[in-house]
Amino acid sequence: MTCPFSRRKGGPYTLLNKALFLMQNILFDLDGTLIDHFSAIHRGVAYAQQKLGLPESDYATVRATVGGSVPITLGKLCGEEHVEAAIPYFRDHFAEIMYDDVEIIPGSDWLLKALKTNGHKLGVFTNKYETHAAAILEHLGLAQYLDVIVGTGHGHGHRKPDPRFTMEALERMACASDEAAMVGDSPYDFAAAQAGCLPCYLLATGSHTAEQLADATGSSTIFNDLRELGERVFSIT
Ligand SMILES: O=C(O)COP(=O)(O)O
Repeated sequence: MTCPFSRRKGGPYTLLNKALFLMQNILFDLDGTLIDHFSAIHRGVAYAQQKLGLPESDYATVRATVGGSVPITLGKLCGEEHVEAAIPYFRDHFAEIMYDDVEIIPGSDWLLKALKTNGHKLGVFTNKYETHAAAILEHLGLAQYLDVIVGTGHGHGHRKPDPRFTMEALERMACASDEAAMVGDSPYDFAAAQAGCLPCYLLATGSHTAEQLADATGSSTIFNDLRELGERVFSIT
């Protein structure tokens, strides 16, 4: 694979255990990685389905589907022919309820704070609408650790795993691919990292179990949670 965003001669770094100083910049996925927002997302999807007279998806189905952005999730759960009609119902209802059902995933605060203290530059790289992501991160007190929040909804339609979206995230972090790493919970995150030649650390705290992540991605860097990741990869105790 060639890496279009590398600053270094000799091609991309492909080793997942590359030295920490090469991972000065860390991009975190949001849903299922730093926050648990699945209940509100489920309510938003069910509201759109009700409004359109469609059968309602249950919580487990919605949870397992999240990760590709609202249009992708709605397409899978409502049917492609209903996506355009479902989006405004979801978006408007979600904006009303998004502070009701949201929790920090254990270890988020601890890891972001420690990495920031250790001098890392931190970003959120999410398929969530950027306005929603920024508002929620502020609400939860996590925005203070983040240098950049990159999300969807800018009109260009880019989303993980589109390589253009990974490039946008790296540009906004002002770093090259061989100076960064990605942390996420879904195959979308893994593919987005691959699209930018970033090492990717996966967590079994979101839409997929560790086994499902291994099956879907073949990754060998899958962790049970953020604490295990922080201790084993970043030597934070
Ligand atoms: O809104 C989504 O589909 C998921 O967003 P994420 O990229 O933070 O997992």
